[in-house]
Amino acid sequence: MSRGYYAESPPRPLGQRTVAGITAALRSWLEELQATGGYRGLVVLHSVSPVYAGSLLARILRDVYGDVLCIAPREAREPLRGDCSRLESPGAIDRLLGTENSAVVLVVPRLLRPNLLAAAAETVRGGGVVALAVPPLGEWRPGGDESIGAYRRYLVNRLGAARALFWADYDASIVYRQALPPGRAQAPPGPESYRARSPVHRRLLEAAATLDQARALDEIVLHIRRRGRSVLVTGDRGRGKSGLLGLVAAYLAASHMVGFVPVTAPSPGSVQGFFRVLGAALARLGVRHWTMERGGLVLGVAGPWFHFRYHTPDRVEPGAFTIVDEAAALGPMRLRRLASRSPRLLAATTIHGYEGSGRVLAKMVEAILPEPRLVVWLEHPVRYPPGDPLEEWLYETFMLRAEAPPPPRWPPGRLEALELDRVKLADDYTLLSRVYGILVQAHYRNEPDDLALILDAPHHRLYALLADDTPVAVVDASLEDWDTAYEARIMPDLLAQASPSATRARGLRVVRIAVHPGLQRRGLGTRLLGYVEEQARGMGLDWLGAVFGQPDVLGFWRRNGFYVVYVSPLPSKATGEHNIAVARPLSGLGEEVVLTAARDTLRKLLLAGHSLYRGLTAEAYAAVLEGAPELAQQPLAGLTEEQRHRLSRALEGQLDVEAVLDVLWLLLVNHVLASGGLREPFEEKDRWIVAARVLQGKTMSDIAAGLRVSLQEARESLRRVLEQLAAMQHNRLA
Ligand SMILES: CC(=O)SCCNC(=O)CCNC(=O)[C@H](O)C(C)(C)COP(=O)(O)OP(=O)(O)OC[C@H]1O[C@@H](n2cnc3c(N)ncnc32)[C@H](O)[C@@H]1OP(=O)(O)O
Ligand SMILES: Nc1ncnc2c1ncn2[C@@H]1O[C@H](COP(=O)(O)OP(=O)(O)OP(=O)(O)O)[C@@H](O)[C@H]1O
Repeated sequence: MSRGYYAESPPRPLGQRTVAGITAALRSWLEELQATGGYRGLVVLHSVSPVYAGSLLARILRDVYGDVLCIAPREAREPLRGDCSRLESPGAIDRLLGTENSAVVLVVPRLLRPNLLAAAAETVRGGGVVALAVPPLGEWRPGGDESIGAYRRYLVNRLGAARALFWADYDASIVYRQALPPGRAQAPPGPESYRARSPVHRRLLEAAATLDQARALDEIVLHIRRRGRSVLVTGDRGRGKSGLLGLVAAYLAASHMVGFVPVTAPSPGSVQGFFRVLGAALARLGVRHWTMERGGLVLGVAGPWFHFRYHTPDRVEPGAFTIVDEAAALGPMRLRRLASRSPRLLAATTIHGYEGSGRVLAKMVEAILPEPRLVVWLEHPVRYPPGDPLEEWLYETFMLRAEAPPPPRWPPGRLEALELDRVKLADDYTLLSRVYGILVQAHYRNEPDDLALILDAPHHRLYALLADDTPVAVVDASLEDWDTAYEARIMPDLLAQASPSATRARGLRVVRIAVHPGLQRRGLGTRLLGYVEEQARGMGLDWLGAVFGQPDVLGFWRRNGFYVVYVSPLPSKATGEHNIAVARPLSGLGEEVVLTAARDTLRKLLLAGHSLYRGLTAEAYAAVLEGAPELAQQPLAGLTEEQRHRLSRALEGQLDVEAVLDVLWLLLVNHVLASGGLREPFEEKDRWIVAARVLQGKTMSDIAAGLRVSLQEARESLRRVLEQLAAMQHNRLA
């Protein structure tokens, strides 16, 4: 929802005070904030010395709250040491996410990463504040020295919309803005009055933090007792989802329903809340238990007959019950594997949150969990009241609830592609939220940093297709060449693996492309991509490229003339998917670079299918092998006399196909090399099966289970392909 934001620079000061007046004003604002009964707020203090401002803020906040966590870069930490109850570096935020603080001071002399701000706020309990110590407004560059200034402009606009804010310049003694929400915060209803339908222990029910959590616990216990296979707990961050899993785990342990229970999540930090609540609930129920810790983190809770133990997602082996926190962050591949092998699964996932989430992802998680499945939604935040102004500001500012807007009237009167002016976009919240709402679907994981990057990164460009002025398709793209900073340079390095000329080539990488979900498959993506290509040609670039994880969109890129130029042998830690890079040449040099890389990739995919690319699903592997006639190249040596003999016996039915897999391998590899890819005339399913068995070396039983076909069907596929390849070879020789 957009509120009364206003165009930037400079905000009208509320008034000039003395330096002492600023601190007094801040103290009385903090008092008023506390009097709201639990709302949290934001403090922004500008100063030529952010370190000095940070230490001042730390002293005031420590005075008011008793504790304050300071987060500051290395060079700023020493002067702050005496003023903070805890001092950490910005890199430690992941570790801090499980902690609770009354106040957090962020000293940010340069880049203000939205992820850091959002995560810091996540650790603040009701009534507390996040305070930023930053340079004077005129010099403030939260997007970094290279930024185009759009993110700064946007932030300043958004500060104008914050409902609980103290914003001042300490040196100039100016208060820019001071705001507090009217009325008192209402605590969410507690579990006391809830009447359970399941046989859940009363004491356990009363360990719930909110009525919501108690109700969900009751529903889950009922579901489990009725032999439900999976449970998904969803909601925004800080709703007590992990805590609820802890309560359910305590129920399972206390009822002697479990022995060894594997617990997984992207990092051990994410399950601290789970273990904390589990331990507290077991204590409440009088169940003897102990905890296993390493490096200050709890990694397990065990008792005489049960053991809940954390494992990293790549190591976890399913148990009779498996617990998965932050399930979406495991990625679809890993989650699917886990779900198919776990008799019963308890999972939680954030719908909108700070470290990569979104509705697309939550839907994906839901679809993967086996039936009978129960989905419960937790509405109320645990640590602060509903309607908290700091949470609202963060969610609105970093568009954490971004969703595609309602689609415009169709067909539209006018359809126009253009490059968006990002500085202007910073002043137009409605347009920006529509653009972003479309764009977030191109990616499973969206985080606050993404918005800043799209708005502000100097090498990014933003394109949109407008239907009667409403965005219906969006592209975020990044200019890349050999001079691009290493961290931001992706395609040039991938292309240069095979093609030395890639160091001379310049291109545009489509970081994300998305079409309004209600308007896909009508040519809009193709049309906008065409416009982006025109722009890239206009800039004299050599290639247009993209890198992505979902192999199912490969069809779109192929239809638009893109070649696969790289496939990552390692799955992404975050999603378990293998990144695929595609490119389309735009110049003579581009043609040389892209086709060289594409031919080499095809050969590598074929010859290292059983080693580097064995981890790809059969479907994904066959999809990247599809190639194009232009990629045809020199085949390997032909069959020996003996191989030919075996082949003819196999074709006569006297030998099993497994006895001629080496022959099938050679025929297949030579066919793919000579024709530039694995396509027709083979049926799609035959391609998956033959690629997985012959090139990736997977077992027939793994293939049958993965593709949901019978062993018989898989064997018939192999035989069919063998016959087709032998016939093709025969025709060539004849
Ligand atoms: C770098 C990245 O961002 S990769 C991620 C891409 N984005 C997403 O996955 C977000 C969700 N999807 C979308 O936004 C859109 O569907 C896009 C961008 C993938 C494609 O745009 P659309 O307008 O839907 O596609 P368009 O109509 O132009 O498709 C042209 C052809 O490409 C192929 N194609 C399009 N989408 C797909 C797909 N998801 N899978 C396979 N083939 C596809 C089809 O052959 C299609 O022709 P057809 O509809 O006649 O069969
Ligand atoms: N029943 C409970 N009793 C005590 N504390 C709880 C309970 N449930 C949750 N909490 C605490 O409230 C805070 C937020 O809860 P939790 O971490 O479960 O939320 P979440 O919805 O899983 O959010 P996130 O997505 O941030 O993990 C945590 O500090 C957690 O320990």
